[in-house]
Amino acid sequence: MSKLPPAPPSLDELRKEIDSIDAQVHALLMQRGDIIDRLISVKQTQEVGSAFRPAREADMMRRLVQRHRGILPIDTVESIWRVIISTFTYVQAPFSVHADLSLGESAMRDSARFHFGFTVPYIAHFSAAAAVEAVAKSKGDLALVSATSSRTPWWIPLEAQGAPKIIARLPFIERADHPAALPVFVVSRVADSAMVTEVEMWSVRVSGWNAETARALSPLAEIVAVPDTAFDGAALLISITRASSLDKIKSALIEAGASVRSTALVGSHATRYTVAANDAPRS
Ligand SMILES: O=C(O)C(=O)C[C@]1(C(=O)O)C=C[C@@H](O)C=C1
Repeated sequence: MSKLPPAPPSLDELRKEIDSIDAQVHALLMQRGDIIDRLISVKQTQEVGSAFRPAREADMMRRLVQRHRGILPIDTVESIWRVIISTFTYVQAPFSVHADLSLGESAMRDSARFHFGFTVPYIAHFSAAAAVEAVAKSKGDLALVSATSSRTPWWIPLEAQGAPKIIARLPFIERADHPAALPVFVVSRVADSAMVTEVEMWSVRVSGWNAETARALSPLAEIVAVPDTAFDGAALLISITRASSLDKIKSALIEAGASVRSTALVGSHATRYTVAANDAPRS
């Protein structure tokens, strides 16, 4: 005698399952909050002012993407975790995000809200220098500044000892259809032990900067250049990955006819991590 196939679950039953999962997710988030409460005393955030740990966050975001499966879009998973982590950072030590809007408002605002949520206060500035200056005066605030172009060499104040530094590049997970794709540097003052040093950020001042020197350097490193008419030169912000080195960059500059007037380390961030537009990790 053949058995009838089991009846599909009713809408009511499925909703009960969803309610049970929602209650578990909520309970787990509250439990996460209790752990953060205990973590505060272990971490001694007060000394440096900021609870933000870029190395830890870059690693968490990569693992999140690698383990993700199913129909929930990666954008949603990433933005949920950004809000969870940022809000728990804020709960440990309140901070504000200072955004430079000089190159356009909406993409920068999207990046700030996507990566730091709505609980963290958002403060608009009309120059990168003003955003960085606000961070320098604060204890643990962050500045968001374009990572690909600039009208002014806002990174020069970061050369000083004790000044804030570039600590991250956003988005942590890059992909063609990222909803907050604007390339952004995060500037803040964090404990040395919290920094990721995979990509070093160097401030390099040169004389003899022209289209030819720019071309000679472009295959070696990512550069933001601001011409400096007084010296027929430029202030450069150079990203140096493990595959290259400051010495290689300096040699290339000299070979192309420029001279290096000064160099200073102004921060570092995690290696850029790219996945295919539709979810699958690529590395
Ligand atoms: O691991 C830490 O140090 C934390 O403070 C926890 C946490 C998180 O919520 O997971 C929050 C802030 C840090 O930037 C990294 C991670």
